[in-house]
Amino acid sequence: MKTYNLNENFIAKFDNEKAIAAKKINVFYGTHHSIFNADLEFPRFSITALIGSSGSGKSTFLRCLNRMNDTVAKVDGNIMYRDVDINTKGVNVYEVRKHIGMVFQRPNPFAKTIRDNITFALKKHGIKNKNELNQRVESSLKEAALWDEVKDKLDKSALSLSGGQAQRLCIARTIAMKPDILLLDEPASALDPISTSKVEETLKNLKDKYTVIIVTHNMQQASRVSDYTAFFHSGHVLEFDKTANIFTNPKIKATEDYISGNFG
Ligand SMILES: Nc1ncnc2c1ncn2[C@@H]1O[C@H](COP(=O)(O)OP(=O)(O)OP(=O)(O)O)[C@@H](O)[C@H]1O
Repeated sequence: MKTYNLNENFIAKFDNEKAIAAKKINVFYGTHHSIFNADLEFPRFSITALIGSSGSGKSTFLRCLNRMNDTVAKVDGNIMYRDVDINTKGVNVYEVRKHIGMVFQRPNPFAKTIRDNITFALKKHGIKNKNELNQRVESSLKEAALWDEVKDKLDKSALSLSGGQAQRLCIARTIAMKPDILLLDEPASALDPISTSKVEETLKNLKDKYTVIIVTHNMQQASRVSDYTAFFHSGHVLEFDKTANIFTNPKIKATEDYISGNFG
């Protein structure tokens, strides 16, 4: 394994409005220090890809952004969202997750109808009006590019969907809550190429309304869908820049080696 200077980094700053900013994030799983002083700001209405080799800390970092590590790790540092540090004790994590939703690697629809997958959380949050619920079902399925495929079977089980459709349903379920930010942890890695390209197209359409942050192992996917890319190595954010710069003119040797497959 090559060794790199972990103190060297290149973090570009952009003028765009920020959706969320992580400041000096350190994460500890017990005594294992897994993220070191991560500083990243995510421009609004854009897609940022988190890339890096296995174990570099991408998922751990992503999960900090909506407090998903609370029960498994100690997270130090600030996560600034709308001028509030959401990484503090007094903050209601369920509220945080309404604004900052997450989609996981494996599609995990509930064993309920397609409609109920979307309305379940809405009802829990007090939305009871039928018209409002129907409208949210339709608009979120349209935004997730699934409406045409399921509009005639909304009351069928979600378990009858293909993997790609199920993943788009999980995206619809998340955006039905009207979040600001969507976090996706390798959302297409369990899907075939056609389903993957549908999920990628869906993500590109979503950035008009949402800020999207996606963990991916797939370099082509990062270059196809993202506007910005952050490169993680051994728990350090070594480089953050526009995706075009990362892929054509990386500033750090480790990034260059990783992008070109000349790593490890
Ligand atoms: N629940 C956990 N308990 C203890 N250590 C963990 C836990 N989750 C992750 N780690 C450790 O934290 C480090 C970062 O892991 P993480 O899963 O965030 O990396 P990653 O870049 O997302 O990897 P991959 O691409 O394989 O998913 C690794 O050393 C991993 O072993």
